[in-house]
Amino acid sequence: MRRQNIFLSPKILSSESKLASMNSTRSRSRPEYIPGHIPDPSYVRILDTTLRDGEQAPGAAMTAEQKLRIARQLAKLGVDVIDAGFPSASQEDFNAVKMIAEEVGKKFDDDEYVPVIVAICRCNEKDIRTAWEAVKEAKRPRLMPFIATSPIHMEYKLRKTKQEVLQIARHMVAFARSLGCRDIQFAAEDAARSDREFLYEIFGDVIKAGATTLGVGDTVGITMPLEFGKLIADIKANTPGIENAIISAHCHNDLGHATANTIEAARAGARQLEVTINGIGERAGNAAFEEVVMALRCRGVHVLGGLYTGINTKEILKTSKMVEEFSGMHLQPHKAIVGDNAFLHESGIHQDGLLKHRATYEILSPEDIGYERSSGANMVLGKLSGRQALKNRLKELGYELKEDEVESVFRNFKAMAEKRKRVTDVDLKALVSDKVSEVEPIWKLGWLQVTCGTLNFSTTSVQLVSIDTSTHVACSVGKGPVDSAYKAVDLIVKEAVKVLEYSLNTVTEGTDAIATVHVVLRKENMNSHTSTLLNGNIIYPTFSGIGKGVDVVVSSVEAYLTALNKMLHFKE
Ligand SMILES: CC(=O)SCCNC(=O)CCNC(=O)[C@H](O)C(C)(C)COP(=O)(O)OP(=O)(O)OC[C@H]1O[C@@H](n2cnc3c(N)ncnc32)[C@H](O)[C@@H]1OP(=O)(O)O
Ligand SMILES: CC(C)C(=O)C(=O)O
Repeated sequence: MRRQNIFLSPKILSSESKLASMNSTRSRSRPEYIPGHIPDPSYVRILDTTLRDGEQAPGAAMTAEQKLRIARQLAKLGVDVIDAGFPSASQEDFNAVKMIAEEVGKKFDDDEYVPVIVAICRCNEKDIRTAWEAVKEAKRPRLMPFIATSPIHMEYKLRKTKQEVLQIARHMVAFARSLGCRDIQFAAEDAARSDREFLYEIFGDVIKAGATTLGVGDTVGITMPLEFGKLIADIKANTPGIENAIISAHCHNDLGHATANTIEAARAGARQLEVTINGIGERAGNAAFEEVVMALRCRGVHVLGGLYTGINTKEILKTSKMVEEFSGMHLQPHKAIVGDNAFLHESGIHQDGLLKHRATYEILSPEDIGYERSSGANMVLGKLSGRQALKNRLKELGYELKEDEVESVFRNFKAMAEKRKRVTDVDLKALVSDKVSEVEPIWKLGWLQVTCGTLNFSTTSVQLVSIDTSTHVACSVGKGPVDSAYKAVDLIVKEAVKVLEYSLNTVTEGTDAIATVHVVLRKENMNSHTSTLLNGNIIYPTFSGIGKGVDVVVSSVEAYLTALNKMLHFKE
């Protein structure tokens, strides 16, 4: 089956632009794959190294099967080059690269698009042979012999002179070529700290020996964006034979510049960018795939002179989740593009702006990376939210409230949000149905005594004080302290209720932390005429209560009594 290679052009952003115009797309075909040349000068190849440098993140080791699954997904993303691994590292790594080369690298679901599969190797014959054995069955196999070129690496790590390194590089590229490999990426490790003239010389020599791509590594993530861009521009201007090779940028994130350096490299002439999904990689990681690709898409036309990639961005989220799961490298919620909070808005002023026009606070839409969104903006209700967002959510839930009702719900919402991190839809429904917000309690807690332990049951004795000041005592057994306490209360109050939600959060630290308990309940056997029909579903009034204190059982009973009192005041 032939897959149409339609690629989204970069989006134009300006202060007046609307999100809709940002989403406008222009179709472009992926240029034909020629190892040392890209027919369209604006096209930027993406080399994904999640399976190699990404796996170098401490603790991120993946099985061969997991790597194969990720490689399949990388092909769906439309990655140009997959750095599949280091075949000499172990038999498992060899097998993984071979499987990827023979499946993902042979044929995808398209006659034309097949990702290049690359295997990395040190500059010695054994590594190169092993790497070639692993990738040679791919339709587009590539070898990546690398060697460090900086004075510090050559002197202390390799214990070799410049001349020796130069000679090794030249010979090893020629050796790779002699095996039949026509696509060779020579990588200069620690290029960023290397002597410029030496880099021009070694790159010029390996091009002569058959290299088609030159890897420029900011291996220790030390450069500033402008510095790295200048390095790329200098290599482009001074390397003999550079017109026969593509410059590739490989940036680490030690100073948090990896994405910026990579983009700057593209601006300066690099036409292959090396990235990892979620930015995982050795130490502080690598330039993040999703950041680089979305930055090019978002700003490529406007700031970068029309640069574009062949990435199907709608597959980004899925790939990110897969890599997070398989590598065990969990994302911080505020991670750019793929973090859980990347498209969420909590504060009232932002939410109001979004409701009026999404582009006020969204430079990308979540759908661009593969989210499905049914309506409006992604908003979280919390203590910083305002009336507009609250009204909007209530409306989405089917409630049309009058202004004074909104005010009352808003007051209670703020009070609840102060104590809880998030206010959920169930909370909102409870707030709306709490027709009685500040009621005189019909039942108050007198005292409470609980025993619990390892015998699988707990007992509670409770005294409640009625509105008429009479006192009532009951005892009950339950599965745990809260269960026995609620059962004891039920014996006195004598109302059939159903607890819909019980949650307990601590707001301070330590074993004597203040706990906040939130309970939502409804009356059992309620007449259906007291219910509301919402979108065809019967919604019964629900009642909520909050209890707060160092004793979780006492807090639980207080929350329960508050909800019960509201329910008892509610006239059916
Ligand atoms: C910048 C990067 O990210 S490069 C990729 C880094 N990734 C990895 O290292 C992961 C895979 N590595 C491994 O599994 C192991 O290191 C192996 C199997 C490759 C090698 O293991 P060993 O043979 O035990 O060597 P060890 O790792 O201890 O030391 C590396 C050797 O390679 C040499 N070496 C390092 N880089 C190169 C190079 N590019 N070309 C040739 N030799 C090199 C070192 O000088 C050292 O040689 P020495 O033992 O003669 O001093
Ligand atoms: C060897 C190259 C590609 C590398 O991983 C680096 O420089 O960090």
